[in-house]
Amino acid sequence: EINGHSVAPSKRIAIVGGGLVGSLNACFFAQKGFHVDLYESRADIRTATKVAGRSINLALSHRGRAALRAVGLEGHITTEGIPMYARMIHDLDGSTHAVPYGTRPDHFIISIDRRRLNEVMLNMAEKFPLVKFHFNHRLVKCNLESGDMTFSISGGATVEHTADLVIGCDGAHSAVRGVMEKKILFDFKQEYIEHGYVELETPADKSGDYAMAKNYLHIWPRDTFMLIALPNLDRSFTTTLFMPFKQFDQLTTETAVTNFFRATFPDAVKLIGENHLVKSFMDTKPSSLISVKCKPYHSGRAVIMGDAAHAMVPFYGQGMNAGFLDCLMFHELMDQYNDNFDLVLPAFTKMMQPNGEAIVDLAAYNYIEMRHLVNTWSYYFRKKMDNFLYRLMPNSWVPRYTMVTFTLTPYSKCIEHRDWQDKMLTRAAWIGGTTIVAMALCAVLPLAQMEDYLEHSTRIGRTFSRVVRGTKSHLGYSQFFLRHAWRYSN
Ligand SMILES: Cc1cc2nc3c(=O)[nH]c(=O)nc-3n(C[C@H](O)[C@H](O)[C@H](O)COP(=O)(O)OP(=O)(O)OC[C@H]3O[C@@H](n4cnc5c(N)ncnc54)[C@H](O)[C@@H]3O)c2cc1C
Ligand SMILES: Cc1cnn(-c2ccc(OCc3ccccc3)c(C(=O)O)c2)c1-c1ccc(Cl)c(F)c1
Repeated sequence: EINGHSVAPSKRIAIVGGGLVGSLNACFFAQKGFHVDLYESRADIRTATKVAGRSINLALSHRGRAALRAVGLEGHITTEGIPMYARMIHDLDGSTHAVPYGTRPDHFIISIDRRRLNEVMLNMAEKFPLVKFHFNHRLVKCNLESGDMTFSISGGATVEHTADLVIGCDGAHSAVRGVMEKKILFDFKQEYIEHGYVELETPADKSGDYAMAKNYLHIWPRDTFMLIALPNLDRSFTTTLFMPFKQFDQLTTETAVTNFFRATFPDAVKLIGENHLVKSFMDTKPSSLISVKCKPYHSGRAVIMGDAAHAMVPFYGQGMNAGFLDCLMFHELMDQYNDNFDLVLPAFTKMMQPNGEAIVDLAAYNYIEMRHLVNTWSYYFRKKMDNFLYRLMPNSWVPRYTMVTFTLTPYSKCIEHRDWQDKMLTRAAWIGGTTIVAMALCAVLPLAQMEDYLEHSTRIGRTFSRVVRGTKSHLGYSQFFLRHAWRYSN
């Protein structure tokens, strides 16, 4: 009996990867009384001086919060998370426009410190006597059927371990998934995007206060370049620049960097401080961004979760949230199937693989939308319209971002909703467009000529549809353009 839970038979769980998802999984399994061995290739981040990380803080939203709540970490979120009630859009002239994230009181996202969250979860799991951490252990081999694993440890030596269940939480370049990829019927796809990112810091101002409004997700949408800033507890902002690598490659001198930022993000230059900006920019190599989709998520007695199963580009702020949701759903299935791994693993793939694939696609779609069709004005207009329609028809027009971020609607349903919304917008655009043309013609043409016009236009219409049929792909593009142009242009 441990903490009111009946102690599971001495089933040994191996968690490969002690990042955000691995450490949350350790909490779940520990609380159920399992034997847990967590293997992490890096050193213990709790004692390391500097941790090379991907993003210093992250946006936590409903899906991730539900998982943290399930292991009793809601308190951590409340004390250490910083709510962001709206996006603050920064214009080129330095003016800012806020658009609230939602009409509901709980519609806000939370800026959370990655390292602190990781440490808190490791500390929570380590309290359990049956949990053991093995840092500086990199998985190099794994037999998915027997659960036998080989780890390389410092000094080039290797050690062997075995487990009843192997959980691959080892990130986008997962070694566990690497073994699965050799199996027949295992599908795998990865894609690097042309954008990279660097993280800068916007320090507190001279009075020691936040340099910008605190409870906002600050966004500088500049078509192909995007800058965002999320608040930290030390009153700084972690400021991330997303930009194509080919542009990074052109910014090789301090002058080029200064000129670029002055031209593109003039207000940010003042807030970050020009010297600090140039120095940290020149000292940082841009990191890459990758999407990974695969199927199934299990093989033999191994299962993968988090970025190992569905790494996505960060343009939805959902990667960690999706990985945390994997943990929550896996443990709900464990309860449902009474810890029978032979039933839980296939059920996990069946339930979560379509959703993992959907959020990877949704994030990629956002990347395209935000890159191609977004500057300050169109971003602002799009968000104002989303909120207006949502208030008007709360049950039918739920903005995609709201559905993904503030509900537990399966990601696969959010993608269906996206296609429906896009269809409605396209139809509305055609109706809106033709109505405006007809009204304009009525205003300038006497009625008699209108009949001629209609006669001609049907003939023109027939010709046009013949031409259109011949250039289907052209229509596809123009529809895409129309769909988006209508949203942002009129
Ligand atoms: C710029 C950026 C911004 C982001 N912003 C957000 C955001 O706002 N909100 C959000 O929800 N998500 C965000 N994400 C995504 C989020 O960071 C990831 O989804 C999340 O970190 C995935 O956690 P994970 O534990 O699955 O993988 P990881 O965090 O990658 O952890 C994997 C762990 O496994 C270890 N490991 C790797 N290989 C091995 C091996 N062979 N043996 C042993 N250990 C191994 C690694 O050292 C690491 O500790 C962002 C990502 C980026 C890059
Ligand atoms: C870290 C985090 C948490 N959420 N979001 C996020 C993502 C997308 C959004 O809109 C998509 C859209 C805007 C305009 C037009 C179409 C789609 C919004 C929003 O609604 O403001 C917020 C991010 C984020 C991450 C990276 C970049 Cl580059 C970025 F800008 C924001």
